[in-house]
Amino acid sequence: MRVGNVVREVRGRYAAIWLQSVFGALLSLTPFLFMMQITERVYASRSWETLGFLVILCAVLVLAWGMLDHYRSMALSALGYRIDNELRQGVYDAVHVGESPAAVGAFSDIAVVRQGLTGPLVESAMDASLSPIFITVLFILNIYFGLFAIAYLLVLAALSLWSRTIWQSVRSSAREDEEQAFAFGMATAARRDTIRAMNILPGVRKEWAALQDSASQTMLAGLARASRIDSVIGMLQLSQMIMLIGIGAVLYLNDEASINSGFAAFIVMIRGVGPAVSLARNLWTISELRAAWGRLDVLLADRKEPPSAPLPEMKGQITCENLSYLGSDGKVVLSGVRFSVPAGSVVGVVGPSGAGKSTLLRLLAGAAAPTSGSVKIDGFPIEQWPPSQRGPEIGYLPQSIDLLPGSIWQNVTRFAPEDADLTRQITEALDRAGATDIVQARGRGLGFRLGENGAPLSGGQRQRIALARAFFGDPTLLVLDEPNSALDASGEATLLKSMAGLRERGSTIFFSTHKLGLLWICDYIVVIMDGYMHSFSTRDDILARLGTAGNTLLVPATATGSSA
Ligand SMILES: Nc1ncnc2c1ncn2[C@@H]1O[C@H](COP(=O)(O)OP(=O)(O)OP(=O)(O)O)[C@@H](O)[C@H]1O
Repeated sequence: MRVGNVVREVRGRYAAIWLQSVFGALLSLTPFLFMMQITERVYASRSWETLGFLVILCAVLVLAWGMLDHYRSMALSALGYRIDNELRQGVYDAVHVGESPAAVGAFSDIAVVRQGLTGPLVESAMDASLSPIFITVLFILNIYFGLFAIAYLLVLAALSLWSRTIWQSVRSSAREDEEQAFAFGMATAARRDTIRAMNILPGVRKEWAALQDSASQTMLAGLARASRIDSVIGMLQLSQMIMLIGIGAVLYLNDEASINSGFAAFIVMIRGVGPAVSLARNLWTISELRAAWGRLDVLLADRKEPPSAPLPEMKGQITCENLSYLGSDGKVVLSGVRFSVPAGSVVGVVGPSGAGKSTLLRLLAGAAAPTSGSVKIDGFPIEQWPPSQRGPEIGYLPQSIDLLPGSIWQNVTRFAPEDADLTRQITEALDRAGATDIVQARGRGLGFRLGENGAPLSGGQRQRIALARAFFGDPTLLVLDEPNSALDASGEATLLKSMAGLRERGSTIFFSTHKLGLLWICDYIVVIMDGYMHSFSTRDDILARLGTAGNTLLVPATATGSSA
């Protein structure tokens, strides 16, 4: 749902909150009325009863104002969280479905939109809706009070905008350095073991400090300019009373106004015109709100609704049609990949480091979309499969493992609902991945929580749990990126046995490897070289060709301990 739609849905609430603001603004004049009544009635009549009555009346009015103010704040906060909730899920999905890593910034954009639509800007705008009436009252008191109010408002608005413009430009120049410094600090903190072991700390600290210093210098320079203007604004606010009472005194001395006119004008100004002043001071947030709103709309509009019409049961016949993928730098990562394999095939993907194997596997798993060409499953382009049908039928092991923060149960079951009875599937998946002992060791159990990318498990253990996640639910298509890279000989033997079992059940399996040992199970082999499909043929044909050409691509089976 776009931001505009959310705002349209809640506009009725704004009307109710505005009404509260109007009553609040009227009630906020209580001190003014009290002062006028004391001067006119109590001083003249010297009546204790009138004084008592006025005090009680004003106390009730002030109490009513306090209650209205409280309810309005609560209503605005509730509205803010409603807007937040309406946007959050769509944004979360859009961030995960989209390709741009910068989209993560959308989470802070939601906070900016919430604050912009329900924060001080809106509060002061609502409070200021009666300001024209108060300015008229000032004109009625005396034309000079009215003119002063308008001049004061204009000067303050101009100064505030000026100061904020400086701040904005300084912040945006410092932001890149700040973000880089922050990301660098987070990345080094997460790798502190390596830093400690090799004493890389002095070097990384220097790098981080240079980024941080550059951000601080830019901020300091801007701070000096902006704070001069802020000080002038502060002086003007401080002098407001002096100026109004001074004008009142001049008018009194010229017999043009009563003795209290300056005080009265000051109170009207504070309670009635004050919100307009604070609106003027908050106007700068509009540009932030508009920018965040625009970014969210682009993100949400880019998000295509996933297909929902179910396709026939997946068999696993895979076709790559002229598949190409350009990297974020616009350069070719993979180009012209075309082949077709029947359901139930096991396909090895080999090639030198950086050739494009992982990229091909990402496209086959639907983890990334090709720049051109298509991956078809059973003749249907992969993106035509509804996610709810495709997801359970695909088991993907990325090279980076990518275990998620959560329990082993959640990781293996792919965050299935907690009450689901999945004992049999989990047990099977863990057995196939040779991961049962990992769960049983050290009293861990399935509820054991994993930290960032599977910490504190060892590399081989993480790979096995991630394999169990890939095997979970007997997927029709398995895409395994170097599934044996961190496995010992027994792990590799278990993996081979599991792949053989899954093939017997009809699963299609793609895997990449640098080791010969795993390739004996293949029906076909794809060779990727420098981003292009060098060859695609049956296992025996490719292995014979590699043998003739002198194998430099694969680590011989004896080196891994696997039997050929
Ligand atoms: N999104 C991207 N943007 C820019 N470059 C990319 C992108 N994805 C991959 N590359 C580059 O494309 C090349 C192929 O990467 P890929 O991970 O597919 O290689 P690989 O064959 O799996 O290598 P390895 O055997 O070392 O894992 C690398 O040089 C990589 O840096």
